[in-house]
Amino acid sequence: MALRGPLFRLLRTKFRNTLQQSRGQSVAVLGAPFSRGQKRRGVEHGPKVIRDAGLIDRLSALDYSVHDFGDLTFLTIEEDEPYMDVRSPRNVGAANKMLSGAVSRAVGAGHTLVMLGGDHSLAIGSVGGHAQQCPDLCVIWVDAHADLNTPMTSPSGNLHGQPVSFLLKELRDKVPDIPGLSWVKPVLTARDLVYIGLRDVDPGEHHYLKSLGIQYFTMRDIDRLGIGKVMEATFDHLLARTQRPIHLSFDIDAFDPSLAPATGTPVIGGLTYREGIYVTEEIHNTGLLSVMDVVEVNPALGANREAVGATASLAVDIVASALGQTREGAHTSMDEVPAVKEDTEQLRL
Ligand SMILES: NC(=[NH2+])NCCC[C@H](N)C(=O)O
Ligand SMILES: [Mn+2]
Ligand SMILES: [Mn+2]
Repeated sequence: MALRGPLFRLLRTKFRNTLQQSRGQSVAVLGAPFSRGQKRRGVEHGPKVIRDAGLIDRLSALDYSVHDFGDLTFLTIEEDEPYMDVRSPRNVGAANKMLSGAVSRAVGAGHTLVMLGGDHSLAIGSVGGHAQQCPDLCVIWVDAHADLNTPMTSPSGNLHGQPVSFLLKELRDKVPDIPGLSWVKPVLTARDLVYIGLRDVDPGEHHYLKSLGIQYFTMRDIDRLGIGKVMEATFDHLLARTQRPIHLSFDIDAFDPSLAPATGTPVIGGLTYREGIYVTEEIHNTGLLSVMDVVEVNPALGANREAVGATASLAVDIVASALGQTREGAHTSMDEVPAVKEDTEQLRL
């Protein structure tokens, strides 16, 4: 008799969690302080505020060996005229080239990598570098936006609204050669990608979502199905045939702006805290997370210090949860239990 059903799934999940924790995996953290994929300055300070909100300690507490690679240093290219309305193409191209090399090296060295942005144009380099090591990867894109405009369909000229068009093989002929970006090779097919959280999709993006048959779950789908079914369908779509590395590209604006106010393109009606954490918990439970981007945290845009702190803490929470922090609690070894008990007893005495 084949073991199936909820009990099997529960056991499998627990077994995997135990395995992963006991292996003492290593997590690498890499900051990418870059903002030229959009017009609002400040998002380049994302890595700093996310670190200041306690990221490294939280990951160390999860029993990982944490390697903080610090922040990349992006040199500004002064002469960078827009090309067909696309802004800062040479700076975006150069930053992503550097990022893609760094991501590839970190993954190649065996780390699970957390990339802290920066704006979402960085996914070009992050997914591209990841794919150099893991050509069979799949992408879960959690975002209010599809970031699927081509330079021709973009209403804003901002490259943070376009990275997916540069990554998709099916759009190769729709994306013109742009100065600074001609080195980018598409690494994904439409089948390798699932969107979660969409609620602000431009007409050109909607056209490509439909015509390429991309699997996506809007906020309406989450309302209708519940986040549990959405995650099941996501994994069915991406992993039913083969287990393969997951690239999670998490734009903080997927969350409702009441939870993540410090971001450049907030859209009302987003993920609740519990939905967002459920997404990352489920991704952890697959045991397949390989690279995670956390992008679009912009401390210059919070109304006050609390708003910025809340957004940065939320970013830390989703990273911790994607890497195995659970709401049910966990223990790594039985030796730790008596130690805690002794302390309590001493206190009582
Ligand atoms: N990564 C983001 N926050 N992207 C917002 C994109 C907004 C809009 N769709 C555009 O292309 O300009
Ligand atoms: Mn977005
Ligand atoms: Mn985005």
